[in-house]
Amino acid sequence: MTAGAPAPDAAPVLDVSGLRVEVGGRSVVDGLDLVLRAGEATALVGRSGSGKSLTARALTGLLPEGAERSGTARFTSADGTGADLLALPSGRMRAVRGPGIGYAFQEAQASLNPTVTVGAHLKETLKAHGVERAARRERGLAALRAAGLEAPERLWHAHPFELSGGQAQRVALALACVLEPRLLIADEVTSALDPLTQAGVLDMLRARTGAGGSLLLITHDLAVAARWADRVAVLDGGRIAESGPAGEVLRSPRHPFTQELVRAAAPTGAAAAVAASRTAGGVL
Ligand SMILES: Nc1ncnc2c1ncn2[C@@H]1O[C@H](COP(=O)(O)OP(=O)(O)OP(=O)(O)O)[C@@H](O)[C@H]1O
Repeated sequence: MTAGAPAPDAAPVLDVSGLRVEVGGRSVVDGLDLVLRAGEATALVGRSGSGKSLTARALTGLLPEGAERSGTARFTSADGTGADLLALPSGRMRAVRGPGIGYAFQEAQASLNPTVTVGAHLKETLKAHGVERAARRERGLAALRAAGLEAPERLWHAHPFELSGGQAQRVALALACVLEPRLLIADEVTSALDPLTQAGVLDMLRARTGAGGSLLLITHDLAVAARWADRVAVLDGGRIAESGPAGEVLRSPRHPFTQELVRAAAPTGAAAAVAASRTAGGVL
């Protein structure tokens, strides 16, 4: 599946302006601007430690202790009401997380409570957001299935420590998606999956944008960005170095840092030979 061209006039779901994050007095995000639109998937790429996860955490009110944030992040709900996420009190932010913004963490295992079963995680999330008891199990199982877990009934009573890394990633993703959020932030959610499962999960995430959802895909993998994102934003030193339609940014990067990233991701050896032998390939 190839990402289609983004609609130029799609409504912004999240408009981030001048986001700054400091941890222990050190600036890690330094004036980041980013617009995420309805019906679009945006890939946030950048080298390790460039501030991708802390950006996601700052936007969802989940920064580590001692971290400070500033700027604005205007979020527009499905009913058209808007709020600056960075100014919301924690109780109102909790209500936005789930149905407004789903966040699948990079550290899937650590984001799950080791003493709570997979089913109880899902039921608790649905309960906290007012879903009636009778519907919880079916919705939870459907979310696990959509996240690429076959026979989810078998995993329903499992504890997180009984899951493989890839299963834990998909459970965390199911939890983030179960309330069908308007914006899903998926932080390296397919890094532990085999290529076939990865493609299935990314197709599922991408399909959510067809229903008007917005997707922020945090990834190191430019091939993933090229295939599944409409737009790419490149983070360098806590700032967006370059952003635009995925095909354009990855085919003809303008910023030296993006050029370096694209060069580093170019296939080598056998992979390059296979890529060269194909008549129609990805953008890389
Ligand atoms: N809990 C924390 N306490 C102190 N510093 C932190 C903490 N979490 C992240 N940092 C620092 O903030 C910077 C940005 O980290 P972040 O996790 O956002 O990077 P990233 O781009 O997501 O990296 P990766 O691609 O490796 O996941 C790094 O220098 C990191 O060391």
